[in-house]
Amino acid sequence: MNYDWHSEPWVERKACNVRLKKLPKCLNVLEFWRMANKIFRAVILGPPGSGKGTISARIAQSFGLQHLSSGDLVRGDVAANTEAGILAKTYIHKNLLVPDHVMTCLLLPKLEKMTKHSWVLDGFPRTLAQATALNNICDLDVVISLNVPFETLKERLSDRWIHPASGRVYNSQFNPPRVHGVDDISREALVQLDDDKPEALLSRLRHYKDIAKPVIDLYRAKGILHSFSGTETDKIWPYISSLLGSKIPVQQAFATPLPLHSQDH
Ligand SMILES: Nc1nc2c(ncn2[C@@H]2O[C@H](COP(=O)(O)OP(=O)(O)O)[C@@H](O)[C@H]2O)c(=O)[nH]1
Ligand SMILES: Nc1ncnc2c1ncn2[C@@H]1O[C@H](COP(=O)(O)OP(=O)(O)O)[C@@H](O)[C@H]1O
Repeated sequence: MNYDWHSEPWVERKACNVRLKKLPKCLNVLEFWRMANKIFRAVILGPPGSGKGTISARIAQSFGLQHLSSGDLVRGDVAANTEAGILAKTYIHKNLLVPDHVMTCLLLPKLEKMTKHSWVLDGFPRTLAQATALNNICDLDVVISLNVPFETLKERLSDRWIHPASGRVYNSQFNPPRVHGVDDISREALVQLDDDKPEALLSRLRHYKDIAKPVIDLYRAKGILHSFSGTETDKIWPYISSLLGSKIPVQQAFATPLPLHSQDH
């Protein structure tokens, strides 16, 4: 806060030194209180396999934010046979993005119900139309964009295993399950998504580049975009953690830090 106390008529020049020494403390307390109660909203952007889910899970655990994954939410609606889920299913099965109007119908009502929660949203928005729709219902504090080389994405996704019911994600190098092919917690079988198979991957990555650019440009113009590049999540994570720590220090103080290479549940 850059309030000019000198301009206040009740602040005499002489008394000013004394008052100015006290006021910043009082303002710090107010600022602390404001931040403690602030609802924080982050979006994480990046191509498939860039680590959005992995990093969002770390953000959720370290900063107490709710992790919302558009992929998990769509799969949930597909499994529950909702109207939007039935529409979405045909596109997912063809390795296509779900149309904007279906996606916004499915997701925005869920976000609108979360007025009292801080969240990190992973996988949405992917298009400019989705970003505009999101903008109409809330203000974002931070947008994180992940840049990971194509070869790395290919390697990671060919080895991504998912527990569909919970959205937990494994990789046999990076964070393997305790028992091969089995979810650590539920003991149910892990699956590989059709989306991650090499034949689907190349077209998904090409498509991502085309549609992501205007979304990234929009958030850059708003001054809330933070980009991180690298081939290893563990090396990118400290920078993201430090960025968020400077913006949500209170939640961080109460959270348990996640050890490197631990399972991102
Ligand atoms: N080898 C390796 N795998 C990683 C790393 N970070 C994430 N992964 C794995 O890569 C795959 C894609 O990550 P995910 O978070 O699902 O990416 P998303 O598609 O952007 O949400 C998963 O199997 C992760 O376990 C990393 O630094 N190294
Ligand atoms: N924001 C979105 N817009 C359109 N389709 C989406 C969106 N989010 C998820 N989907 C659909 O759900 C599928 C799975 O999404 P997700 O689990 O986020 O996969 P990935 O991050 O590997 O692309 C996508 O391939 C797409 O069909």
